[in-house]
Amino acid sequence: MTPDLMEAGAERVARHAHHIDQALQTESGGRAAGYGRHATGEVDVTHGRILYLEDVSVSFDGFKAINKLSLDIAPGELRCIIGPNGAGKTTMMDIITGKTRPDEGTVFFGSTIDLLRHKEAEIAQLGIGRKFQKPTVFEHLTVFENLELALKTDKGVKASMMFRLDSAQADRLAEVLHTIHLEDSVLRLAGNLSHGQKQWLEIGMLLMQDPKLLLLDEPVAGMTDEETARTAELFLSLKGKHSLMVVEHDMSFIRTISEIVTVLCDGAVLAQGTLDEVQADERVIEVYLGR
Ligand SMILES: Nc1ncnc2c1ncn2[C@@H]1O[C@H](COP(=O)(O)OP(=O)(O)OP(=O)(O)O)[C@@H](O)[C@H]1O
Repeated sequence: MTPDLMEAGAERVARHAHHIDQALQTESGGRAAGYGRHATGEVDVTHGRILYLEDVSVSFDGFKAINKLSLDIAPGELRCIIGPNGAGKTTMMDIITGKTRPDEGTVFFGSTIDLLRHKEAEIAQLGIGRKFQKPTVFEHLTVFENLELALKTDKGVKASMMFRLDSAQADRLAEVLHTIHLEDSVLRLAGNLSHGQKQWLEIGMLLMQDPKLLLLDEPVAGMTDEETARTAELFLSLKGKHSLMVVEHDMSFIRTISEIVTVLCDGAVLAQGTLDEVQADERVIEVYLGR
């Protein structure tokens, strides 16, 4: 993106500062709490794990949604999670992000950060970004404004109007725009984007904070085949720089992006391996693939 475009975008942001303020206060549904925060410090991955769960359990009204779940993810890994409805995939992400507290077990980010000691907002700040299935971009703001918003703290109108990207932030924004393939749409309103573009924009908003671990829940649901293919490219480009945990039901998408696939069932790991390995597993066929 050229400096002119960057400036044009910044001016637009200032003009619409009240929209941003409203968005932060009324539309985010608490979502803004996850933005305006930047991963601080390094995560200790000397033991080769960015995420580590051991014997995690949680019950809802006596029903064990997660049942002695253990799994770990390597730094830079792109891990795919599959499993039948009700397997506990969303609940697992809720536990990692601090939305749900497990009854027992261990959840570590790197070797030293005990996630169970942190609140949801702190976990976002530590560098774990989460993308829910439905895109929740700010529709009446431009692509630029949405990305810029991801850098803001929960400031008032005046502070938003005064906000200017510094050069490092401007570089980051340009890099993210390139990564999510929305360079040509920088001044378009998010509400006018396609479903796939909205999903990429939301991923871009997470990337503005340079998360170490990204949790992505059914990212290609509702996408066209072309959008799905571009999303696969996007995830493959993020792998290595970030660690990714992707929950998805779309097997052809999983085939394109996956290395190790973890199959969850009844709140625990049923099988793990390459997609070919888990697809050949009789237990997996019975509970999931053979449906
Ligand atoms: N807050 C809650 N209260 C009661 N039961 C819950 C709660 N959250 C999840 N559950 C139950 O826990 C089980 C696991 O749900 P979860 O949403 O984690 O599964 P999932 O694998 O994400 O399923 P899907 O593929 O349908 O999204 C389900 O039986 C669900 O009904």
